[in-house]
Amino acid sequence: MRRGAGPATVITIMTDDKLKPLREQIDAIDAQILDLLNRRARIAQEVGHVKAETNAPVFRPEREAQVLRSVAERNPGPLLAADVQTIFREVMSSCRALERRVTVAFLGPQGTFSEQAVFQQFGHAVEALACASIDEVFRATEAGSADFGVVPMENSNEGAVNRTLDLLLQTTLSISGELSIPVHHSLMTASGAMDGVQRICAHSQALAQCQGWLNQHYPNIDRLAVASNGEAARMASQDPSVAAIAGEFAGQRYGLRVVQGHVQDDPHNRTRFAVVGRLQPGPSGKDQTSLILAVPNRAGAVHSLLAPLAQHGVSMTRFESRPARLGTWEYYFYVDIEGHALDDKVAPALAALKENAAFYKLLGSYPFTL
Ligand SMILES: O=C(O)C(=O)C[C@]1(C(=O)O)C=C[C@@H](O)C=C1
Repeated sequence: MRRGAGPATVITIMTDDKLKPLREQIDAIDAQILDLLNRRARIAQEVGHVKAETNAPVFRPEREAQVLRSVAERNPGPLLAADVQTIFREVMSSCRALERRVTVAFLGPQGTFSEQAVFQQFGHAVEALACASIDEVFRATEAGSADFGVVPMENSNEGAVNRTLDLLLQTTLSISGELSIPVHHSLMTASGAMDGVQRICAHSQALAQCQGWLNQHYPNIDRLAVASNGEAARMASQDPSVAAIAGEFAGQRYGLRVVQGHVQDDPHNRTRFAVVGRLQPGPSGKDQTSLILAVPNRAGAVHSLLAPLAQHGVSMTRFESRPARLGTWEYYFYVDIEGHALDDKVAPALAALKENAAFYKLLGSYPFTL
């Protein structure tokens, strides 16, 4: 035994002796993984040269979806399929960045769930561009300052994000992807305690989602709605009288400590995001198509509008209405259907919808990932 070594050190030394051969095996495998990763990366560089010759898009969501589905299906374990997908998403992100690093605009500041959605969809090897509003995300992407934009569409508690729906109606961009992330809120401060806290800050939606918990635990502390949860976290990092409600991702960004995790009233709270861009992905084998429709204001019009879907055996997965406000029609309908616009069943169904509708806008077809 080494002089001065306590029992814990002795255990570590004994364990290390047993671990040595196992760690040598891990080292040997890591060397192989590293070699394979770089072989993969060199091929991605070749793909990049081919794409550059024809000015083809670097990001191919349909191909990435196929790779992720395939590794999950072929995964023999013990690694979890979802964890294997996370690893491969980052591998593809890094390979893609060797071709070109894509810029993705999102509703900032850093640390919001929108930023988390960017990394979930594109991996971390991207340029994430924080924008001040949803309008700004669309503008930056339309103007070409960003290749893609990630915008919130709907929260499972609070419903549709109306500004996004309205901008989808006007934009020249397409939807090229969709994803959903769990929204878990934490109460956080710089110190990890609530002493001296006079205000609890968060985005109004987050305050609403935690209302029951706050009423029960901190009924006497003022609540202040701010531009985003990320902004609340930034404020809390600089002011000990402020506590923030935000995701832990935001807390980590601003060095906050968790006073209490999972303070949202609904444990299943989720937000769905759309990826918008100029790209129109090809079929991936399992896709979804989004469109906006309107019908003349007469009885039975909606029913007959949607009849072609049933006739062609196409399932509708979402149906949302928005008042048209200025137009001649009463409502715009935001409809999602299963399949790609180029699929054999879907193409004739869309043609018939277009024929019947007073207004028709195809927002895009993209891989189904939810
Ligand atoms: O297959 C391609 O088109 C590639 O560029 C390769 C690759 C990958 O790493 O697998 C990278 C980026 C694309 O979005 C899709 C896949």
